[in-house]
Order: sequence, then C-alpha cells, then structure tokens
Amino acid sequence: MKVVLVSAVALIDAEGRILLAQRPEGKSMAGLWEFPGGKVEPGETPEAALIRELSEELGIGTWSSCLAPLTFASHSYDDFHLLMPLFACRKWEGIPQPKEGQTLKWVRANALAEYPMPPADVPIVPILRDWL
Ligand SMILES: Nc1nc2c([nH]c(=O)n2[C@@H]2O[C@H](COP(=O)(O)OP(=O)(O)OP(=O)(O)O)[C@@H](O)[C@H]2O)c(=O)[nH]1
Repeated sequence: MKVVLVSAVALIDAEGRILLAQRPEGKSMAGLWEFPGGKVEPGETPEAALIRELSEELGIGTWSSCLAPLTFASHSYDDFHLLMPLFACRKWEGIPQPKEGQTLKWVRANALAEYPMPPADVPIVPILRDWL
C-alpha cells in the first residue's frame, strides 16, 4: 500500500473557531469538509508543505514557529494509505480566501460534527474538541 503524506492544519481564530474547506465538485470526496492542506512533495518538510498550500489555497502566510503539532490521522483508503499530521495555528497574515473554488467556513468546535468530513478526519474531531 502506498503511504501518502498530507499535511493539514486547524486554523483557529480569536473566537476559537476552526476553518473548514469544502471540497469542490469534480474532485474525489466532493462536498466533504476538510482541514486546509495538501500533499507533501518529495524533499519538503510537512511544515513547508503547509506554508506553501496555505498560500496557494487560501492566500495567507504563516511561519513554521506558528505551527504546533496537534495529532495525526492514519487511514487506509481503497487506493492509498493516508498519513496526515494535523497542526494547530493561531497566527497568520492575510484573510483566508477561497482561491481554488472551495467554500470556506469558520466552525465552532462543538459544531464540527455537523460537517461531513472524509473518513480519515472523523477520529480527529473529538481530539480537537477536547483540546480547544
Ligand atoms: N487537505 C486535506 N486533505 C485530506 C483531509 N482528509 C483527507 O482524507 N484528505 C485527503 O488527502 C489528500 C490531499 O490531497 P491534496 O489536497 O494535495 O490533493 P487533492 O485534493 O487534489 O486530492 P486528489 O489527489 O484526491 O484529487 C486527498 O486525497 C484528500 O482527500 C483533510 O482534512 N485535509
């Protein structure tokens, strides 16, 4: 089984809400809500991949020093095994914009369960809720 490393982040605003992005039509798992992030390229650190993805997907900037390791997902899909570190981040520059056709939503921790997420993300939700 191919292990795919994806770096993701819980961006947390001043009111303690978390940013979710809804996958657009035409992509795998369209309509599901996920944490911003994406695949780590060869030679890239998870932190660098996330900083790159946040710029590409949301048009915001952040720093490795502002990415705190929180938990991870390890989940077998049909065609690959996802290993996804999840960082927490409370500090960035700019305002998140949907630059890749996603829908963005700031969600309170206790409302996360109302947003259908990829199966890999489901065990993360209670961890995040307890931590916040
Ligand atoms: N960014 C992100 N990806 C996630 C989450 N949960 C989850 O299973 N994934 C999976 O991790 C992979 C992330 O890849 P990506 O963001 O770089 O690429 P992509 O959406 O174009 O994916 P694709 O290769 O399925 O079209 C996707 O297969 C996505 O479905 C999550 O919370 N955030």
